[in-house]
Amino acid sequence: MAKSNTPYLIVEGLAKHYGDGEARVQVLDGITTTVNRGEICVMLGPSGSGKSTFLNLISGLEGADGGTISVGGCKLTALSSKDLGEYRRRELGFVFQFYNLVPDLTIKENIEVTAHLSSNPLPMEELLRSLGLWEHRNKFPRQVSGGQQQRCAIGRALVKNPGLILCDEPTGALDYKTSKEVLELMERVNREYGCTVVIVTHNAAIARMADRVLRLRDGRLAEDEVNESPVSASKLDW
Ligand SMILES: Nc1ncnc2c1ncn2[C@@H]1O[C@H](COP(=O)(O)OP(=O)(O)OP(=O)(O)O)[C@@H](O)[C@H]1O
Repeated sequence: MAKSNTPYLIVEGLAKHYGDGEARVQVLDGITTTVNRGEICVMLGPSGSGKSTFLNLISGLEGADGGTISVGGCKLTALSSKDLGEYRRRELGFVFQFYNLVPDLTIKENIEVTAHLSSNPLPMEELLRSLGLWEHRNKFPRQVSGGQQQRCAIGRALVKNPGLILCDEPTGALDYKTSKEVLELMERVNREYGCTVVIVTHNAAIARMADRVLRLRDGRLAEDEVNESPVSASKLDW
């Protein structure tokens, strides 16, 4: 496994609300946790519990009300918006539920778009082969399956060679078999490229493959556990 004992993502006292007065919702209420470099961390929580908000704060897309976030020694709250943009370009890859590919670009071109953002992108042919997309590289997203589109989205996140990959319900739009294939790919990517992976999901079964499991409830972490014996993604069942 790629995991280490070096703290990489350090979150302390993180708080976030939306709305005011009657409409005020305290989404995150003092989240404190540490994810080590190279770990797969799965965050569980019911719909509306704040999982996407947590990812938005880690990615610096939204500001917190209070608390601190440090990623790879870089303290986000101390960064200017220009430096936050640079942090996202250099350090982060995103994988979403609905792929968000550019329809007019081929599979290869969709990945190349983010490769250009990096000073040390992964070699394109090796990456496409590793993703099982080499034969499909010149097709457009509408010409490939949902699983292949999600593999392309993972490639787009990965090609920059980022330290951190944030996944928001990455299997939410996929059937059982394809979901497992995508999770196996995430596991392999984590092992081969050493990136830290944070996956937020409703699906508790996915937590079994994690090195660390976080469970959000009422704005707080109801669970923050190290999983001593993660199960291979191929063995997950739900
Ligand atoms: N920009 C916003 N303005 C106001 N309220 C928001 C905003 N974004 C999120 N919320 C509210 O914050 C709460 C948490 O939303 P969030 O999307 O983080 O939850 P989630 O756990 O990711 O949910 P799901 O699993 O359904 O995606 C919800 O009550 C949501 O309505």
